Order: sequence, then structure tokens, then C-alpha cells
Amino acid sequence: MSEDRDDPVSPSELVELQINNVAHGGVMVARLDGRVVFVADAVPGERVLARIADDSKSSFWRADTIEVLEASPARVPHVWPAAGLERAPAERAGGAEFGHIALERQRSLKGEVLTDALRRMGGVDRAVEVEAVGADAHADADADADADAGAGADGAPEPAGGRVAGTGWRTRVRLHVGPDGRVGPYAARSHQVVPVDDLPLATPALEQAAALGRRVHDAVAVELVETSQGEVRVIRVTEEQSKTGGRSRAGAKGRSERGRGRRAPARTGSDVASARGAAAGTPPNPATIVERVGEREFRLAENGFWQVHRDAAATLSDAVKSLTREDLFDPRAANHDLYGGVGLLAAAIGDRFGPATRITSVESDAAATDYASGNLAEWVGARAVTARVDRYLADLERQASPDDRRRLAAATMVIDPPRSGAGKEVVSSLARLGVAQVVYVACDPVAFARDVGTFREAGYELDALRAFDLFPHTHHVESVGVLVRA
Ligand SMILES: C[S@@+](CC[C@H](N)C(=O)[O-])C[C@H]1O[C@@H](n2cnc3c(N)ncnc32)[C@H](O)[C@@H]1O
Repeated sequence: MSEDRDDPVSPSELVELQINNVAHGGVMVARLDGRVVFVADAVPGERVLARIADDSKSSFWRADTIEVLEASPARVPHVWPAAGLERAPAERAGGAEFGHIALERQRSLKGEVLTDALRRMGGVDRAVEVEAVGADAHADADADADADAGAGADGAPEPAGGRVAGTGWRTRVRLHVGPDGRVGPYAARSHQVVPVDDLPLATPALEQAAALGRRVHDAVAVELVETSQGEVRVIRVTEEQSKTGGRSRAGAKGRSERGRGRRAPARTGSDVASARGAAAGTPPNPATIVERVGEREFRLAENGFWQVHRDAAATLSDAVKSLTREDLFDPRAANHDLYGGVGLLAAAIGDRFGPATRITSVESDAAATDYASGNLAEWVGARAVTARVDRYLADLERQASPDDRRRLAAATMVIDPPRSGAGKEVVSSLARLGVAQVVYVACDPVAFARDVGTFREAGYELDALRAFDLFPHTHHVESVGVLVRA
């Protein structure tokens, strides 16, 4: 069948599609009778046989690749066979939707998505290159050196030590428990648990700790965590904890095993010493883990937010340090780390600009704020506040004295919102306060581009911008952009 047809296509039907380009969300774009079809597991330039999976929307349909008729030169054997074309679409493991594409091409596709979103939604014309990080960056450099030396590198880096490029980076993994007790990931675009034999994106220690193939009957999910120090935690999440979000004040929401199957004692709110207290020598909370970034240690809840790629915390800290404009930075201003977590980026600013730096971390999770106050204890001008950023900024706008307003207008605001972005309300508040610069750490290119557009309408412009491949073999990309008053 072809895309030029007169008779209507019924769902589940096989259609032949020419893949034109990449869309946001890890799918590619084709056209069928003029209608946009988002196609999974394809590569731009390919011709594929695909099955229509969703025709419920009038403006676009969704389809899954069943067979590749004309392959792109960038197509490679899937890095995770459980997610590859060999399985029926409903059985393909989710979370590695670019795993069939050569890493370099994955990065250029992510760059295209960011560049396109910035142009269409942000009104910014800038080609963005997505940078490899950690071992993958070194592998690329080695391949370039080989090519320069005439060693005939073919563009597919061969990292040392037998490691497959773009694997072994995930230090946080959430697996789910199926009705038969089997533990596994969800299938792509569904909540069906599928069996897998391996977890190539996870660190080797987590892959081993996952004990794939076992059955679990007292939990609905299993969270796996490996710290930068190599400590592994396996946390079982019960149905009740999963429904309520389950976070105690410690941020803990499940039963945890440490190292080789040792189980942490049950916790209550009274177990929770403030992180400042813990730093001062009170007994450590068993739900606390330690992450190290360079010389600095951060304490946090074992299932609290932490950057997922093993090199992400260092990469983003370095980017925030290097991209923050020194000429616009005033250590005495009302500087902030919004959506601050346990203080990672506030510490980066403190490290760059010195002990007198004033900075307030604002975070909605009270447990994370407790840890942030301890992690930032060495800066006399640092504090951590539990609040929703939108409400916090609205209060600031309402209550700020003329002196506060001057300190806010001179301020640097680091913002690292969740995937949905900061949004119009927060961006407009920052613009009305007239802050000197916003260092925006973004995990969603479209939400970021939309917010850049709102900043531009409010009189800011996009200054430096870098993007990092902190989620190889997935469609995700992390950017750090600086917005300054135009
Ligand atoms: C992407 S994480 C960044 C954390 C921190 N910057 C880091 O790199 O470790 C976003 C954080 O924002 C918090 N958060 C989400 N929505 C929020 C809101 N409306 N107000 C304040 N914090 C929020 C989450 O709990 C999470 O800790």
C-alpha cells in the first residue's frame, strides 16, 4: 500500500510510509493522504511498513514501524533487543526509543528538535549542537583522533573496555510489577509490563540488582538507585504508597534494601533529623544517600530527585558555572535557585562566586529542602525554602520592599523546572521583577522554547545556550540557556 490512496485507512492496517523528519517525543513524521502520522521506531529518510496504532485524532495519527523497506544509513541494530522491531509493537520495551539510530545521528536529531522548537515557539533562529558527555564524549574524541591519524574511523565510535556507546549511564531506574508478579519496564506508550533480559541503559550494578526474571508480590514498582559512591538501593513501592505519592517527610516512599539485600528499618516522621542536624553528627537517616560531585557531597533521600545520568550532576553544575554571566552577577543580590532540589545548582553558583554569595533555593518537596539547607550550610548567605515557585514569586511581587526590589532586579535566577517547564506565570513574574539574568536548565526542548518565547515577549533575549546528550538512546535532551534583558 502507498501513502497516495483514495480509500480510507482503517486502524491496525499496514501502510507504507516515507519518513520525512523528526518530531518532539521520540517519533518521526510521515504523511498519509495529507494527514500527519507520527511513526515510532523509524529514522528520517526511511521507507517503512507501519501499522496505524491510533486514529482517534482528526489532526494526526500514530503508527508503529513493522518492517523497514528502505533503511537509513543511520539505522543500527537496536541497543536493547527488547525494544527492537523483532518484537510486536505492544511488547517493545519503552525508554530507548532512539536505540535503533547511530548515536551521532540521535544527537543531530535532538539538535533539530531543539532548533526547530526555538525557531517556531521561541522566535530564535539558532542551530544547536547537542554535545556528548562523559565516556561518550571521550569516545567521540578518540574516534576523531583516529580519523585524523588516518585510522579509517567510520563514524561509529568504538569505546574502550568493550562498553557499548551510550549505555550504562542510568543511575535511577523504575521498574513495574505485572499482574503475574513479574518485574519489568512498561512497554512503549503503555502501562503494560513487558519481560526483559537486560537493562543496557542502566549502570551494570543496577542491572544486576534488578534481578530480572524474579517475581514480586508485595509491591507495584521497584526503584533502583546507584549513588556516585557505588552504593545500590532497591526500594519496593507498595500500591498504597504509589497511589498517595507516598512521600514521608523523609521523601521516602517504599521499603528499601541496601547493598546485598539488607533491609532498612521502617521509618517514621520522627526518624527524620534535619539534614543540618545530620551534618552536625546526629545518627544518619537510613533513607539518606550521599552523592558526590567533584569535591562536594550532597545528602538526599534515597528516592528523592537526583539527575539520572551518572555524569549529569557534574555536567549541569559545570554548565551553570560557566554560562552564568559574571558581568551580570552580584553576590549581594537576591539570587535564587528555583526548583532547587537538594541544592545542586545553588552550590554551583556558590562555588563559582565565593563564600559571600547570597542565594535562596526554592523547592516544593519539604524533605528535599531539609537536605538542601544541610548541603548549603557552608554558605552563610544561602538558605532553602519549601514553596511552590509560582506562589513564592507571587508573594515576592506582592511583599517586596523597594530595597528588596533593587536586590531582585540585580539577581541571577537559576531555574530547573520539571518537564512541563516554568510556564507563563513564573516567567512573567521573573520578567516583572526585572531580574538581571535567568540561567534556565531545561529537560524539555518544547517547554523551554515556549518559555523562551514568553521571556522574549517580556523584554529578554536568549544569550548563551548549550545542549547535552544526558539521555543517550532516548529522545530526551538537556539544555542550559541564559536569558538576559534585551
Ligand atoms: C528537574 S528537578 C531539579 C532539581 C535540582 N535543580 C537538581 O538539579 O538536582 C525539579 C525540582 O523541582 C521540584 N518542583 C517541581 N514542581 C515545583 C514547583 N511548582 N515549585 C517548586 N519546586 C517544584 C521537584 O520536586 C524537583 O526537585
